[in-house]
Amino acid sequence: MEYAIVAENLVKRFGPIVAVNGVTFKVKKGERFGFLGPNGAGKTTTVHILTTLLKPDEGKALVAGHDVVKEAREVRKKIGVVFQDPALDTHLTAYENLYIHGRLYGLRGKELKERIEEVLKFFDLYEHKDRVVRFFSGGMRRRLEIARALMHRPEVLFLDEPTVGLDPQSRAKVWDYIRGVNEEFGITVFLTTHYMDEADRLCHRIAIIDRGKIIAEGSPDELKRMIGKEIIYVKTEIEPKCPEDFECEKKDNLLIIKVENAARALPKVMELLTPYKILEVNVKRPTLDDVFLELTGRELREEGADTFGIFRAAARRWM
Ligand SMILES: Nc1ncnc2c1ncn2[C@@H]1O[C@H](COP(=O)(O)OP(=O)(O)OP(=O)(O)O)[C@@H](O)[C@H]1O
Repeated sequence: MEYAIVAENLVKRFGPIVAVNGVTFKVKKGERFGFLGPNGAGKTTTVHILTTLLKPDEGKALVAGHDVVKEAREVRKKIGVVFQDPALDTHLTAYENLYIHGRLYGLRGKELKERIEEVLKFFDLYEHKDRVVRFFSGGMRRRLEIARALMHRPEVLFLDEPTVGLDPQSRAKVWDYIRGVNEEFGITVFLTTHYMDEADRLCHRIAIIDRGKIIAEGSPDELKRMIGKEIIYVKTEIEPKCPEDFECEKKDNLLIIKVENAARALPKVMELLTPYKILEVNVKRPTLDDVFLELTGRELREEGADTFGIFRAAARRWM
């Protein structure tokens, strides 16, 4: 089997709200695939369908080769899931949390002990194994949750907003572990995020989802190339002429030059501007934010995306 996930025309309604509206995509085995979109776009609902927690109203999905509705039990055996809301028992130690999860999946004895040690070591939590989770930082809890989801050696790992509420350093660390899980164990990773930098740095391929529909799909580079050009800004001392043969706009002493490849175009641009004293040069490459803006007319981060993150982080500190 070539694909870890196949989703065909998934639809999910909640009363009048169409949370997922005809979603179709495929995730190859061994891929890190990201669902990028603002809050309320339908990401969590899609994860819930793929992880057998919700039945779609229409459409079909296969995960690890099994139908999520007709073969839900088989699917559950082959997936690991980390949901948005923390699900650790904070009164128990890291070891105890893993132990209970392992037992629920039918592991016991030597095998259970070995698996616990393996994931604790992989996530650098071994020396904290006997500490009560209540005293763990947000980043350590996330790592433990991912570790727990891997106890039964799933083929596909689902992560719903894996770094929401974490500080930048902990986020980068969690990304490293996610990469490691994917590269060292060959586990397919499906993650949702509203952070474009997370999708950009972590995912081989991304589907951008908005209002229940996928509006673009591809590698981060492909998506950025879709909206085209890179921009060179040149500020000169006196008002310059636009260099010939370039797509160029002028705002007083600032030239805004659109090119396919800024690195290659720069020498020529500089040569054509030799009569002028250059004060500043800047290059802007499109980001996934620009892609979202181009496709929807709205900014990805506009919709209070981080407000919930702050609430969640606060909630976590109180636990
Ligand atoms: N159980 C439910 N009942 C009613 N409406 C729901 C339910 N679950 C989700 N929705 C609605 O469906 C839409 C999609 O929600 P979903 O949680 O899938 O989005 P999301 O992209 O994951 O955003 P978030 O990151 O905030 O969870 C939203 O309008 C949401 O309010």
